[in-house]
Amino acid sequence: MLETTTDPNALLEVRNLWVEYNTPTGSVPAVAGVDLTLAKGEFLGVVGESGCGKSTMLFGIAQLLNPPASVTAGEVWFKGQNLVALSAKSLNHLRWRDFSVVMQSAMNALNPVHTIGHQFKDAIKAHAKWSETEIRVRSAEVLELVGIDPVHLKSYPHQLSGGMRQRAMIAMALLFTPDLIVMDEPTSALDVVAQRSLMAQIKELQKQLGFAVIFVTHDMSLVSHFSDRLMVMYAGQVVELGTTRAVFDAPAHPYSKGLLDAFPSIRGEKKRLTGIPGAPPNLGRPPTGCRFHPRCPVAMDRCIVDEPELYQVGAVQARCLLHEPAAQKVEIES
Ligand SMILES: Nc1ncnc2c1ncn2[C@@H]1O[C@H](COP(=O)(O)OP(=O)(O)OP(=O)(O)O)[C@@H](O)[C@H]1O
Repeated sequence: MLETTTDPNALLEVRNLWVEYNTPTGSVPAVAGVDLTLAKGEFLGVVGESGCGKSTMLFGIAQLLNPPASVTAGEVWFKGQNLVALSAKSLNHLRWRDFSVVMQSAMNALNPVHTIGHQFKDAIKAHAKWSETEIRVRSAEVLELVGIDPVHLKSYPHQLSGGMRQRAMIAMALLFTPDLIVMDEPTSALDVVAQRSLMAQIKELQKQLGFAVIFVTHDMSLVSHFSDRLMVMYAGQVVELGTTRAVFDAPAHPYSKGLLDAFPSIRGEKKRLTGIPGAPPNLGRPPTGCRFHPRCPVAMDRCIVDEPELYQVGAVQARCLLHEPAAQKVEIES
């Protein structure tokens, strides 16, 4: 029997996803067993330091990996189909129409020698048989949706500001009003003011059109106001997952706490920014036990040997032995 998704409200179900880079010195598992369920219309922020596997996970979900990276295990169920098992042709059919991807840099994603209108037209023609008028009308419509005057359909990417280029990329992702848009740091090349304004616009569009978003960033404060749920990644694994409010109010994983302490709060009381000493590990040879133990301020002896699972901690899930049910029971009893 064909296995399908288990949650009827889920738009996306990622099960035990592994993505590995095949290198001359061995395999580097950059995504190591990620599980995730995304509801229709939900906004999920994915945070973590550089090199934690956020982009690789996103590309693994969207099936956009290129060698030396490949999905080595797991399933990605999207609207009843396992994307990992689909042919390139079937995937092509889903891309843009059902889910689209907005990359980090529009300058790299957009073709510098074609106008914006030309690129919209190419994207539409690859997926639908629309008349020239339909293409023109829809292209103008999506550009207006992101606050750009449709006269810019005649502009080349270099004639737009950085913020406008990113908006144009988002407009392109909206051409077919997909159910899911995955975004890989779409605001990182912009200044702080442009970042906030683009972020607010993405949120507004999402409310208006109802698509779900997976939004990757290394900036905790950027997602704090916009995402419904937050996934914190460390060394290829999910270390905390919960509503953004719950994670911000009481981070259950020492790594999430460290990330939060590394960012200034605009409204909160003034405090010293402590950050996290050291750097994420080489994923080719991750630390034994808990992968965060060498940098963890509250590591215990057993963190060096015992691998934590994701434990339920109130409203969130955290991969930390402090929250292992058995350990808590011992603490309560002692
Ligand atoms: N071509 C490659 N060969 C081997 N390993 C790679 C390659 N590209 C990436 N990696 C490994 O994958 C890990 C995750 O990279 P990835 O870009 O997904 O992280 P990220 O969290 O998105 O970082 P950033 O915020 O900088 O984009 C890196 O730490 C690195 O070890």
